[in-house]
Amino acid sequence: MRFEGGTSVTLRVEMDKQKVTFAELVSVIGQQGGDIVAIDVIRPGRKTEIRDLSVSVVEPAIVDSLAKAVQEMNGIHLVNVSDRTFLMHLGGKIQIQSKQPIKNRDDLSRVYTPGVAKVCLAIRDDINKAHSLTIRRNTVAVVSDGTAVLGLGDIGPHAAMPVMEGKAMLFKEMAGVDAFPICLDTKDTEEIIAIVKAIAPTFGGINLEDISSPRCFEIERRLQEALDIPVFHDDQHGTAVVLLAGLINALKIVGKSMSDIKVVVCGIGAAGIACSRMLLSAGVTHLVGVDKEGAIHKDEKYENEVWNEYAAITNPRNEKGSLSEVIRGADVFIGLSRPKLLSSENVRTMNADPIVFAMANPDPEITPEEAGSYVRVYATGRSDYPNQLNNVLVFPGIFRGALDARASTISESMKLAAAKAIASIVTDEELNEEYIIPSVFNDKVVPAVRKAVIQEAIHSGVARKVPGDFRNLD
Ligand SMILES: NC(=O)C1=CN([C@@H]2O[C@H](COP(=O)(O)OP(=O)(O)OC[C@H]3O[C@@H](n4cnc5c(N)ncnc54)[C@H](O)[C@@H]3O)[C@@H](O)[C@H]2O)C=CC1
Ligand SMILES: CC(=O)C(=O)O
Ligand SMILES: [Mg+2]
Repeated sequence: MRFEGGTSVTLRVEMDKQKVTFAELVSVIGQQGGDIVAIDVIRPGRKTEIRDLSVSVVEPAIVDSLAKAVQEMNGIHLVNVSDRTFLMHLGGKIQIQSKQPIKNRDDLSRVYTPGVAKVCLAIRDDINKAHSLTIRRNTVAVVSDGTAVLGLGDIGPHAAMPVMEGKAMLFKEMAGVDAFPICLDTKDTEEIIAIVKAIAPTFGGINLEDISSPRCFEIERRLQEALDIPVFHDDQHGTAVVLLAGLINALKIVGKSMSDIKVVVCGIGAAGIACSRMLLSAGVTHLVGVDKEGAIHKDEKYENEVWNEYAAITNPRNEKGSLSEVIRGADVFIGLSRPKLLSSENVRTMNADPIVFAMANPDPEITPEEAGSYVRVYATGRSDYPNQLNNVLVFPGIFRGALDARASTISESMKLAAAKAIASIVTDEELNEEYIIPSVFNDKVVPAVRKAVIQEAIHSGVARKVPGDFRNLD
């Protein structure tokens, strides 16, 4: 497997055309391992010219030496080196746009006062009209307190915002859902619940994101009880759905069944607990969870009450010890913890045809290079390796379906249906070790998840509306 992402930088260069040619500059960049992928002329001129060069480099470490070589060229002044990733974040990544222009007094008097008043009163008289006459119909809040942002931990609400904006972009780009990032400057469970309850009238759904365990469980449960719109902690359920989809297909490759495998889940936090529960309901019986202090077992009384409940339903042989100990003989490793916790030696002690899903972000528990040829099926949460097991395959389609059916909740059966729908996109002919899960860019994913979610919402009675394309269907 190859790391295909690399780094892109933008070099702003001022060239003295009497001293240097563009071809010479291209040649130096090439010699230093850079690949020019785009050129913008910022200020043309007869004698001097300023250009922005977007340069892709395979190894981020070479950016400094490349910049130095360019800077040292006669006739070149290196004005600036910008990381394209940072450039894509300048001023934030999303914005609000009006659906209609306000061109005259008549428009103004309809979208705003006085016309708007009769719409307000219509909603006052029938609150259900908020779904058809306001943004509530298509808008989801992406709410975080910044305490478990990717695998970066408690980095605070300001630093969490780029991830939440990113989630909002994905909602829109993938499924047309308008999502609004909301980062809260509080870690207090009661306060978070109160705030989300208070803002709920604006939204058709609440996507909780990167809120650390165990607070996330109570926050989600209490909000689900209090609100009549879907409240979905993405790190729990989005991850569990994509994991199950990946495992259904990986097991076909190795010819094993859910009931026969030993699964080790590393990182018994929000994602690890939800993924474990999903696997148990899919038929896995031999599942061992491992956190910082080793395997979670029944002989220990944990301060974290959620772990006591976890111990009661997992680890049937009451195995104890570190990851290195319990991974022996395992068929599947699922990492939802931190980078570099699984060694190639650990993988060598697993059962034949090991499946390793190293899903920690931004860096996995073990890289494909380290896992090497010992692993039969390998997947990560990242976009630059094959088999991206990331909840982005789930949350856009799940919310698309839930909003379209005006579902009051996202139930277990809706999640299971979504997992099966994602898995089924990869046909038996296509299935192979490096293709167990459809790409995030596969345009069948969102429609398939939406359809499965709506069907199940109607079937289980949580749909409050039957979308047009589902009417008159058997
Ligand atoms: N690929 C994907 O779609 C997703 C990946 N993740 C990743 O999973 C990881 C965990 O995320 P959350 O569950 O939301 O966070 P969390 O904070 O709720 O849970 C993390 C757990 O890992 C445990 N942990 C830390 N060091 C450990 C060690 N040395 N050995 C074993 N366990 C250890 C922590 O004690 C904690 O229980 C993050 O890296 C996150 O990026 C989370 C959600 C989706
Ligand atoms: C993908 C995701 O939600 C996470 O790593 O937290
Ligand atoms: Mg997350």
